[in-house]
Amino acid sequence: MPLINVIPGNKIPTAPLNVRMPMWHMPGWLLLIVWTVRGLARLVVLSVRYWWLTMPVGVAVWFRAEYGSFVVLGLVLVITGGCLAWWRLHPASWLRFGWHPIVGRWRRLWVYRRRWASAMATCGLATVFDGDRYIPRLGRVRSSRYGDEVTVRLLPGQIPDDWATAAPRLAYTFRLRDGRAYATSKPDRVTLRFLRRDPLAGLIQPLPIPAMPDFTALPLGVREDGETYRLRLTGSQLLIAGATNSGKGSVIWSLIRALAGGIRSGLVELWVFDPKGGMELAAGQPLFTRFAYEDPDTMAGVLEEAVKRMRQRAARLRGITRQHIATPGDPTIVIVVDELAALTAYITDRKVKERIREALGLLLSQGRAVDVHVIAALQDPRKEVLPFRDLFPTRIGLRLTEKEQVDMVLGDGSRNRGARCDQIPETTPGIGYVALDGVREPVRVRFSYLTDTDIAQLVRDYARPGGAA
Ligand SMILES: Nc1ncnc2c1ncn2[C@@H]1O[C@H](COP(=O)(O)OP(=O)(O)OP(=O)(O)O)[C@@H](O)[C@H]1O
Repeated sequence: MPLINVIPGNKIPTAPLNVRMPMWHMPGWLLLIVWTVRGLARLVVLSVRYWWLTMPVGVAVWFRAEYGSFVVLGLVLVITGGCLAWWRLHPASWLRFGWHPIVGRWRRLWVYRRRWASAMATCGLATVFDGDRYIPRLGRVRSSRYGDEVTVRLLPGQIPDDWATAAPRLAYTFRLRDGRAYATSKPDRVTLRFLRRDPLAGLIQPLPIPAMPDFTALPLGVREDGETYRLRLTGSQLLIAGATNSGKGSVIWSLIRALAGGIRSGLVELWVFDPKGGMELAAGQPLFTRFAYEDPDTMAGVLEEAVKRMRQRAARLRGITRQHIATPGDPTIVIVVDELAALTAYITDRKVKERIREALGLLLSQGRAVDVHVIAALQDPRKEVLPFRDLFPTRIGLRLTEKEQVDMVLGDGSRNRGARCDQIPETTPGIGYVALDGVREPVRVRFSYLTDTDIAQLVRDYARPGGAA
C-alpha cells in the first residue's frame, strides 16, 4: 500500500470484477485458485463488516442443524416477545438502544451503501486522481424517528459548504424529503441530516412559562431535532423577517409568553409598537408598559423616551458595573416593533421619519449593554427598507419570497448552508431558520402558536402590576 498521495476515499474499480489477464503467463487452474481465494477473503471481510446480519443468521443456521426448526422458531418468538415487552415497558430506551440502531444499520446498507457510488458521482462529489476514481467514504448512519444522520469522510479538496450545496440533491437521490450538511468537530468529516418525516409539521403548542425569564435561553419553539429552541437575548437585538402570513406574530407572542413571568413581577417592561394600527398586539395591552399604535409622531415620542431611559441608565451604571441587573425599580426593557418598515420607510413626514431613525439607531447600537433590547418584525428585508440590519446580532428568517432575501436576513452564505426560507411552504406558518451559538449552519425551528384563548389566559395570569398601559 502506498504511503504517499493516499486519497482517503473509496477507489472505484473500472469493472465490478477484474478479469484482465495478467501480462505474464499463468495457467488457468492457478488463476482460478487466485480468484477463489480473493472471493473468499472478500466474503470474510463482508461477513465481519455486517456481523449484525451474518451473526444472527449463522446462529439460526447452527441451531437448526443442532436442535431442529422448532427450536429456532421458539427462539425467534422469545426474542420478538422480549423486544415487544421492552417497547411496552420503556419505549424511550427501546427506541434509543434497540430499534433505532437496527434501523440505522439497515438503512446504511439498503438505502445509502447500495446507491452510494452512483449518488456521489451524479451529485458531483466524486473525484479523479492519477487516473483513478474515488468517492467519499460513507461512515456511520444514525436513525431517529424523523430522519437519518449520515457521517461522511471528506475527500481532499472538499469543504462542508460543497456538501451543503449538494445536500438537497442527495436527499432526492436517496428518495428523501430534505437534506442538509453540517460541519463537525473533526475537520475531515461532515454530517448529513436527511428528513424522512417532518417533526415540525404539526402545530407547536404554547410552551411552559418560566417563573423568571432566563434571558440567555427564552423558550420559543421546537427545533428540527425535537429540542426546545431557546433564544439568547442577553446582549443582543432580534430581527424577525418573513413574508406576509409567515408567522411573525407567533414569534412575537411566543417571546412575550416566555417573558411573562418577568412582566408580572415587574422585572421586565414591554414597550410595544404596532404601526399597523394595533390589530396584532392589542390583545396583550395589560402586559405592556407602553403601547403605541396611532400616529407616527406619538411613536417617535415614545421611542425618544426609551432613548432617554437608556441614557439615564447608562450614566448611572458607568464606572460601577458592566452588567445591568434587573430590579422592579430598574427593569429590563424590551421594545417590540411589529412591522419595522412602517416606522423606518413608509412614513411620509420626513422630520418624524428622521426622529424615528435616530432613536432606533441609538437604541439598537447602545441598548444591548444596558439591558434595553429591540425585537423588530419586518416583511421586506431589502437594504433601503432596513438601514439598521447590521445592528441586529440575532436574526430569524421565516418564509421569504425570494432566495436573495435569505442571505440579506441571515447573513452571507446562509442559504447555501441550508437556510432555505424561500422554500418554506405557505401551509406551514411559524417555521423559520435561526442561527445557534457555535453552530455554523442555520437550524430549522417552528415557533409555538398562541390562539386568542391562550393570549387571553396569558393576559389574565401575567398582567403587569400597575395595570394596563
Ligand atoms: N407558529 C404557527 N403555527 C401554526 N400556525 C401559525 C403559526 N404562526 C402563524 N400561524 C398561522 O398563520 C397565520 C398568519 O400568521 P401571522 O399573522 O403571525 O403572520 P405574520 O407574518 O405576522 O403576517 P403579517 O405580516 O400579515 O402580519 C395566523 O393566522 C395563523 O393561523
